[in-house]
Amino acid sequence: MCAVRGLTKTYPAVRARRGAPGTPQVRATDDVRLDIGRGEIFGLLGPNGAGKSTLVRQITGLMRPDSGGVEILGHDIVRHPERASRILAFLGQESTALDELTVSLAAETTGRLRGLDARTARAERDAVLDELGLTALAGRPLKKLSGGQRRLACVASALVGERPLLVLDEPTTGMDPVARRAVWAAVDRRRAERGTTVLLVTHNVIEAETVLDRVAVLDQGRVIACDTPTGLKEQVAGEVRVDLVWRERAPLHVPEVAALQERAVESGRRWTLRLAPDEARAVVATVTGGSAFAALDDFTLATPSLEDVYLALGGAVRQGLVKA
Ligand SMILES: Nc1ncnc2c1ncn2[C@@H]1O[C@H](COP(=O)(O)OP(=O)(O)OP(=O)(O)O)[C@@H](O)[C@H]1O
Repeated sequence: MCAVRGLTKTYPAVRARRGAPGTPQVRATDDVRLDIGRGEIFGLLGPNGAGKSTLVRQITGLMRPDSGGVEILGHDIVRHPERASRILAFLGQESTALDELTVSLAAETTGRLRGLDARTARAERDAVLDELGLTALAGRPLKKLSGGQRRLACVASALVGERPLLVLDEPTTGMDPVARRAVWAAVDRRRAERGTTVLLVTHNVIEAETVLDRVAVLDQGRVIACDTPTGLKEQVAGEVRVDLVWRERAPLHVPEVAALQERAVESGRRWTLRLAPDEARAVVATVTGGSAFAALDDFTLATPSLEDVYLALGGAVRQGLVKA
């Protein structure tokens, strides 16, 4: 369905001018290879600046790569970027082009631009607004909506006028749980009923874990892992995640606690540790007995989530354990 071959893009350095600092050159995507199958919900996951948006802009024909190729349904998108709009619907991070329109007109206009006749565009508009719970807001201009509502209206527009590939860059940013569910249900329905393929950029690993068939983890422009969420989790299988929440601060006077500090990821009063099961048992015994217990507010033990994999891979890259 979509084959990405060796996509590479370097943003050139900008020389410092009077008053404005220069920027070094950045290799935003570095020899990226992906194969996305028809009907797959495929995720791109990675930290800020990993190169996700640059990659989707190249895949959607909006940016020319320095080298490499993109083939979607047999079309060479690097050579013929104008063909992309007929094969795919792209929801970018910005909505400025639609901001002046009402929710209803934004959806209808997108349908018309995608070649629907007026009647079909109106029918699809009504169906999508209803599906996403936007009917009550249909007459409001996008610029007068809340951030989450505006994002939902942009998703609605992206869904009008069927395309075999949907490319969604952080579609649920700012949305409440009801809106998020409506989006995922709509995406899933298109895949189930029409075999739509979805390429999804996200930061939200928990969400990713529930909706994605496969995920590529990007770091510094490179794909450092690509597998099903379950497959990725097997990379940290055999480990247990231990979360310790201290009442005020960690009781570092307890030697066993002090010894744990360097392995813990600290976030406020919370320590998160990934440990072998017998180590985890020993930690629980330490913190639930003796003087450490008085300092403990809460603790949880859990099997690894995709978030743990993500953190483990990110950490490995920084320590040079995975070739970045
Ligand atoms: N127009 C540009 N000129 C120069 N450098 C850029 C430009 N756009 C992005 N970059 C740099 O390229 C790298 C990749 O950026 P990109 O926006 O693709 O990352 P991202 O993974 O989408 O990040 P985020 O999750 O924050 O949206 C970053 O280091 C960024 O600073």
